[in-house]
Amino acid sequence: MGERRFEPVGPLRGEYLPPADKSISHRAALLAAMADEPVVIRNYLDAADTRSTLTALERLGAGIERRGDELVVRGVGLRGALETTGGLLDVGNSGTLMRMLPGWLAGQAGRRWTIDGDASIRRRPVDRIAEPLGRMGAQIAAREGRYPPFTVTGAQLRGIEYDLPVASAQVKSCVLLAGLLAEGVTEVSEPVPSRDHTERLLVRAGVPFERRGRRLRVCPVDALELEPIAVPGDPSSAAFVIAAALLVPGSRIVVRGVGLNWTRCGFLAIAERMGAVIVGSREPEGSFAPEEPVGELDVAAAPLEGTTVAPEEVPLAIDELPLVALLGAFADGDTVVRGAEELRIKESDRISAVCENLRALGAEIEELPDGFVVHGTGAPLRGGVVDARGDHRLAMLGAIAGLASQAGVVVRGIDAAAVSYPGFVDDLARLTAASA
Ligand SMILES: O=C(O)C1=C[C@@H](OP(=O)(O)O)[C@@H](O)[C@H](O)C1
Ligand SMILES: C=C(OP(=O)(O)O)C(=O)O
Repeated sequence: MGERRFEPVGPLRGEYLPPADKSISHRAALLAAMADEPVVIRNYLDAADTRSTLTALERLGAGIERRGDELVVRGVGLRGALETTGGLLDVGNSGTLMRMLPGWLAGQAGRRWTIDGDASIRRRPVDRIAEPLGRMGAQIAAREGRYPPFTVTGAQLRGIEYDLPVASAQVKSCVLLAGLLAEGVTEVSEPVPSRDHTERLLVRAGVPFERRGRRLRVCPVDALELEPIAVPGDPSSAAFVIAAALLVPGSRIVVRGVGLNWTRCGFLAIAERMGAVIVGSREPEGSFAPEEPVGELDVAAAPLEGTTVAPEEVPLAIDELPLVALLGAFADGDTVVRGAEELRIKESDRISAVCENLRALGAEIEELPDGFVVHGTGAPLRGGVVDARGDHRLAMLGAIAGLASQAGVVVRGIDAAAVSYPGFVDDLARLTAASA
């Protein structure tokens, strides 16, 4: 477990190109593996989670070839071509892979796989996918009825109408993928919108798909057809560097090639409400176009004020909520996040981990069952030690806290950043080098 110290620095300056989007990379590879013809993916994220996806797809018979910054995926087709029945599929640390892949496997009648992952994944529930997939006709048998390892036994599925009990893009995607192989129509309703990358890619793949408000409808198809997919920069990874630019006085960075899908822009809206000035046009709320919007953001440091995050903003900023707590600790006044109990079942319990770690750095923060309240003083945090608990987002949170702190932060377990953002430490070093 690597330990690294992040010292207070001078301003962040220059152009910044975030790493490729993790959510879109997983989906692009998965849908490509389900296609009959080879699919080219440009700018596929090279990180631990998205490598787990490629390894799992190779085990299922897909061919993966790297050509410079392109990946060519030779798929096995939607049904019947998965010859590796009985195999163990290792999802590593990736909740997205663990919950999306069974949507496909569930439709492979008479075949069975076991899915497992690392210690963190073994604490993350799969009953949320077992329930709808079971109703569609597949069998999911999980440890204690809820946790990995679990087996997926495929069947001839039937379409269902499913009201998602939580706003989860992973569960939504799983049911939609299963719908491609089901008899009849599959309908999924979400309580509030969550990231919609799967839906956009399904449209691009020629799937009969309809979206009416929060109700999504998919019909079965014989084959998926995909033109080359270009993966945009990841707004969630970029959010860490944007937070550093907002907190370190005098900073000004231009973020290029970043995904600006409105279902991923919640953090930007929350930060702006706190006083951040972020220039760059984003996709209007409610938009739905097959192509993922990509653009540029100009970010400068600013004094911040506390804010209250609305419940419907939570899924649109779910992986950035730890950063909202950090901004709140530097802001003037209270920052409140409620309705975010999902954070407790991420790579770590991100509510208690964020509260304990930020408190250790000098923040005044109260833990709530479904969120937190930060009492900001408008002054920088003192500093200290952050324990990443094997969670990439916590490792990066600690690093950003260190750059903006008075006395620096030691991050225990900084290596975890490689799950989504292997170049994180180097990018920070480059952006701060000009002022060092
Ligand atoms: O679909 C996705 O790519 C993701 C959905 C979110 O999880 P939930 O679906 O559990 O909310 C998010 O936290 C995760 O990092 C990626
Ligand atoms: C929760 C995350 O990912 P996953 O659910 O795929 O492990 C994340 O990237 O913050």
